[in-house]
Amino acid sequence: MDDIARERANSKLNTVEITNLLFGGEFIVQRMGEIRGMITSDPALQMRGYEFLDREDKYDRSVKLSTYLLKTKLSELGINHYLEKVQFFRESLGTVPPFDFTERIFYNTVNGQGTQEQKDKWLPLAGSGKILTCYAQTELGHGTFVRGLETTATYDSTTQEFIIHSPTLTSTKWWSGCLGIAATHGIVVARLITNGEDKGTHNFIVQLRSMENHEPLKGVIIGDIGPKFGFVEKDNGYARFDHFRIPRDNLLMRFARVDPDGTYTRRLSSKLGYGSMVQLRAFITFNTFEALARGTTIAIRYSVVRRQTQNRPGALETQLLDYTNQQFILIPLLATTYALYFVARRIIALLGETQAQLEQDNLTLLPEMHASSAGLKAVSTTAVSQGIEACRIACGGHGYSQSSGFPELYSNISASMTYEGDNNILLLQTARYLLKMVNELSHNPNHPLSDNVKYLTDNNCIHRPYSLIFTSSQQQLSLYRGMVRASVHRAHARVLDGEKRGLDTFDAWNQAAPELIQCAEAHTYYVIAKSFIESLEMSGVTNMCFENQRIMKKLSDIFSLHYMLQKSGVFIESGVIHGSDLVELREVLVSLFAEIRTEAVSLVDAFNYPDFVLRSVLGRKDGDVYRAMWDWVQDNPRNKHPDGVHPVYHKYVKQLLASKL
Ligand SMILES: CCCCCCCCCC/C=C\CCCCC/C=C/C(=O)SCCNC(=O)CCNC(=O)[C@H](O)C(C)(C)COP(=O)(O)OP(=O)(O)OC[C@H]1O[C@@H](n2cnc3c(N)ncnc32)[C@H](O)[C@@H]1OP(=O)(O)O
Ligand SMILES: Cc1cc2nc3c(=O)[nH]c(=O)nc-3n(C[C@H](O)[C@H](O)[C@H](O)COP(=O)(O)OP(=O)(O)OC[C@H]3O[C@@H](n4cnc5c(N)ncnc54)[C@H](O)[C@@H]3O)c2cc1C
Repeated sequence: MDDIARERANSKLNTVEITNLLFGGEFIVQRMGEIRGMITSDPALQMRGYEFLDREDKYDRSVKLSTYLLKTKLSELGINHYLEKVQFFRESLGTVPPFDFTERIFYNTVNGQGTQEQKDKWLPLAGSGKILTCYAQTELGHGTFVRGLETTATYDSTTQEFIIHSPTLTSTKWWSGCLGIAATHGIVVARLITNGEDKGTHNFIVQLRSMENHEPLKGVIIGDIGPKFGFVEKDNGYARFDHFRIPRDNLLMRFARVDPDGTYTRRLSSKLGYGSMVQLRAFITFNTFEALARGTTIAIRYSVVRRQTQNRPGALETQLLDYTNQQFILIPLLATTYALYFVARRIIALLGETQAQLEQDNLTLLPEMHASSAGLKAVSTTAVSQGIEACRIACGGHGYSQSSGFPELYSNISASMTYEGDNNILLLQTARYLLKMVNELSHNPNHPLSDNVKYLTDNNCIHRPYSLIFTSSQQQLSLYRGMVRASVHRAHARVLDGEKRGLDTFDAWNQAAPELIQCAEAHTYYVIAKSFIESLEMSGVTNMCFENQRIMKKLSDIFSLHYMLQKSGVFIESGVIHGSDLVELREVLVSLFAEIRTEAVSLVDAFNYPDFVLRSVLGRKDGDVYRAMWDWVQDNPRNKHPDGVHPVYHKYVKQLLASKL
């Protein structure tokens, strides 16, 4: 039996049960399998040789296939449900789609910010691909500081139009995906000016290109911003507007409207205009689960197939995953993947509740939703970007080849630390919320608190437990509560201290940024650890077999304890553990790793990625990695010159070699 088959044979887990839990049940998993069958049986959708294409050829391929899917394939195969379309698109293209289809930012913005009339008009067009869309908020000069955007939308009551204009170079829209080449329409975020008053940024639907010949409309200058760190083929673009007119009712008017005479009214909060960012941040957390699931699948499968160094005479070389150093890297990442799954479900559920409240004009959950989605987006994208790079390094030299799948996985996920809000900025938003709660409590000790910040008034968690049991979930939560509570108070004290020293509000806040970011990160790790522990009690988990439940608990322990070890300084500084506890903490982790070691392959198998989706020679399900590497390099055009001589020889090298010294 080969190594990977033996791993599976030795596993006691019921992998199918875990897959069903992760993807929403047996029926959905079966349907996912059917869709995968549809993709693999279509010769037009094969990815072979993809890595050797250049930027233009990759873009051509993705547009060609997307058009084919939208026009022919989806209806032919009866794929109508949005999530099925997303799966079909993502897995058949094998790369990020060329149209704003799976991100759906335009669609979600209209859905969240538009009136019923606007939704009726635009959603069917955007949802069917009859118009191609983008979301143009960021400008050359401003991304983070949304209130500083410069593009103007000035209302002209004589024609009942808005005039969209880019008054400066820095007001040029920049970065928007699909804007460079494909989009016919976009959400353009611009300052609304009516009756001479600037009402701040609002969302407008702007047609960018002709529906007849796709030329940019007069008054719109569009282009592609060029190759990037990742998202190689994607047409992230720029746009400038020269007094470009759009109808009045292209302002999304659910929360802010301009009447024909120019009268402006706003409902509820100006922050509702930021709704699409909040929504996407929640979904990005789910996306990080998927990305790390891919990374750990590749690295763990490879680590049981790859043997390196004969450590005992006559014995086989050791499997990489039997090295404790390899376990210290990969097993916490495996635990993190599961942790992110559970917390992503929660934040998406909270999003649903917030949206349902909003339907009743109730904004109670909005601050918590904003703070939690910002923190989770930041923590998850940073953890996963660093985690995927760690997986790549754990695969040695072969991890660096495009054939491993890591370069594309890493370069794309690393962008998520920036898009939808730079991660430091988002953590500062979470910190702002936490400090606001501390201030509220100082005025009113009975101020209502959401479950995730109740630690602020919990006096039971502030000392080290007399008898410390690291594997007790309740103790883990208590240690986290004490640590986060102390971190939040430290950050708060630092801001107050600045103010006492005479600093103005900005300087007092700015000099406290390291503490603020630290407490927001700590709070978010607590939220993730808590959600993992609480999820162990939910029916999806408690219905699983004993062994699955036992291993889920171990993964939850690893997630909580590994962060505790990494950030032991903060836990010690907060007084909830002592430096002398670290020996035991490390020992507990090592023994937990040993337990997960034997189930690691099953735990990544449960993510259910077939080879054609994973696109990694190292992560192959059958473990036949060296054969796959050999086959992959045979597709390299550089190896396809019949005489084995590359044209550069005839162009340059021949003369060099012929020249005398
Ligand atoms: C089922 C469907 C599955 C589909 C799968 C989808 C998977 C998705 C995976 C995607 C994968 C690949 C695709 C890649 C696509 C990339 C697309 C990228 C798009 C973009 O990047 S769009 C541009 C995004 N830009 C930003 O995020 C900018 C960041 N800046 C800001 O958010 C804000 O300006 C700010 C928050 C930093 C500051 O705003 P400001 O107005 O100055 O506010 P403050 O003064 O700081 O605070 C004032 C109060 O307002 C509260 N606040 C702030 N923001 C919000 C908010 N969004 N909501 C609610 N409340 C908010 C803040 O808390 C303050 O409140 P307080 O006064 O303290 O009470
Ligand atoms: C792949 C990709 C796709 C994108 N897609 C889109 C899209 O479709 N539509 C769109 O509109 N935008 C898009 N963007 C833009 C993206 O949203 C912005 O780049 C992002 O919001 C960060 O803004 P910025 O680039 O202005 O960074 P900056 O704000 O210039 O940040 C640079 C650095 O300064 C720090 N900094 C900035 N302000 C502060 C502050 N107030 N306090 C403390 N530190 C600060 C940040 O932490 C960061 O480290 C995309 C970006 C990428 C990379």
